[in-house]
Amino acid sequence: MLLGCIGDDLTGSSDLANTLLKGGMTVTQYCGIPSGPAQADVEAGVVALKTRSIPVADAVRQSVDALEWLIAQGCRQFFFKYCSTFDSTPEGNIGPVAEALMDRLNAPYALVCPAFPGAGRTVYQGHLFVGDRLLNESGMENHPLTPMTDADIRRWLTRQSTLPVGHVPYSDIARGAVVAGQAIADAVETGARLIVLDAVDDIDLLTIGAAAVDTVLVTGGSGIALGLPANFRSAGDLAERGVAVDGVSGPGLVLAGSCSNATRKQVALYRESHPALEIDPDSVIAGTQTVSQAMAFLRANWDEAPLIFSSADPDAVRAAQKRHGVQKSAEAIEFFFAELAGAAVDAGIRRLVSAGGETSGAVIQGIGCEALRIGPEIDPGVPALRVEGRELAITLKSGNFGTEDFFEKALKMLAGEV
Ligand SMILES: Nc1ncnc2c1ncn2[C@@H]1O[C@H](COP(=O)(O)OP(=O)(O)OP(=O)(O)O)[C@@H](O)[C@H]1O
Ligand SMILES: O=C(O)[C@@H](O)C(=O)CO
Repeated sequence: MLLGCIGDDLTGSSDLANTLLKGGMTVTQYCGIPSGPAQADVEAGVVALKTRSIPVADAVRQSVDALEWLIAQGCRQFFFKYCSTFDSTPEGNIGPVAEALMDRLNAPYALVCPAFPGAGRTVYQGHLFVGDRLLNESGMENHPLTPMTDADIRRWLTRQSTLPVGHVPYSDIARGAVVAGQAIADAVETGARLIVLDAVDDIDLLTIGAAAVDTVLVTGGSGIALGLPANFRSAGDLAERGVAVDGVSGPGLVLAGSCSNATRKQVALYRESHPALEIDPDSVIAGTQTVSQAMAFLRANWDEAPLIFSSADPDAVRAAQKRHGVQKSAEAIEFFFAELAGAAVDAGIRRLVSAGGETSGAVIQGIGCEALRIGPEIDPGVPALRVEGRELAITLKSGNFGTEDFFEKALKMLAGEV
């Protein structure tokens, strides 16, 4: 294994795996830290954790454990994947996890770049944009677990970390890998250890990738991984296998626990033409809406690829959180989706679409799965996936990714109908 990656959620990890596969690497996504060694042909291993919204100390411990496993696989470079909208709180977890990984790796510095221009996320003057809006005006300020109320990544990171934060502006990145590399070295020289990089286009990410050839720890969204496979290729280390993954036919199901803008639009469109069941946090917590009821709904609509969703608008989410607390409402819904996904797959669901990072973490826990093979890309950042060793195709969609007709399109691609 050449490149060892740690993802802080399941959807983000498949986003990264997708980028590395497109870059020509042989990639496997692991659901949690594997119990044994990786297969010998894996060039990039992505250990998908569910650490984005858990207490800092737990996130640090799990991430360092994942790093130990990746070191044992012989990786030469390491990647910490978080969200392209930098989802975190002022306490963490991005800064503390990056710090702990740097400590273990003895890394003098780490690069920090959430940009993913293909999905509209760019960094300019240290500020993160979603399309033409600053992050804190993009809808992300309403996120149920990690409301992003400041677009200045340098300031947000400084709140989370004890390490000095530096910045390499677009004017240096735009001048190519040599100048960008020198600007990174200059920032390190002046004492910076976490270095935020501007990037507004894929070409900037390729520049950064080239400049990062000897960087031990790269952190960011999947975008900053764009340029990394080329370094291994230039060194003659890639086998260039070109992996093919077959589709799976059989009953389909869509589970949506994301309350992000894009998912809510996808839910609204899909339910116009498919049976849909809404999961309500009050009823789940009160025990009046149960997984058995949801399974009865699924069985009644077995051949129509039904949708089961809790996606709600920000006012409804806030009201539920006020009544029950943020963690309790999130956990109740996640637990519900975990149990439901397990029961649905046991009952014979063969194509599963899951929307939302935390939700997908719960879904994966529910169906139980060690490793995923990466298939064709459905929409930017969202690949089709095959559960290793099973007749089950899934996709784990980040909350804000995908076109409005994503669910329909995904079910077709999971069946191999491209
Ligand atoms: N109706 C609801 N009320 C309150 N909380 C909800 C509701 N529906 C879902 N949630 C919780 O909101 C959180 C949504 O996070 P999730 O990561 O799944 O989506 P996302 O943040 O949009 O996706 P991503 O992390 O991929 O961008 C989950 O913890 C989920 O359980
Ligand atoms: O980077 C992104 O936006 C996604 O891969 C993600 O992590 C959302 O959960």
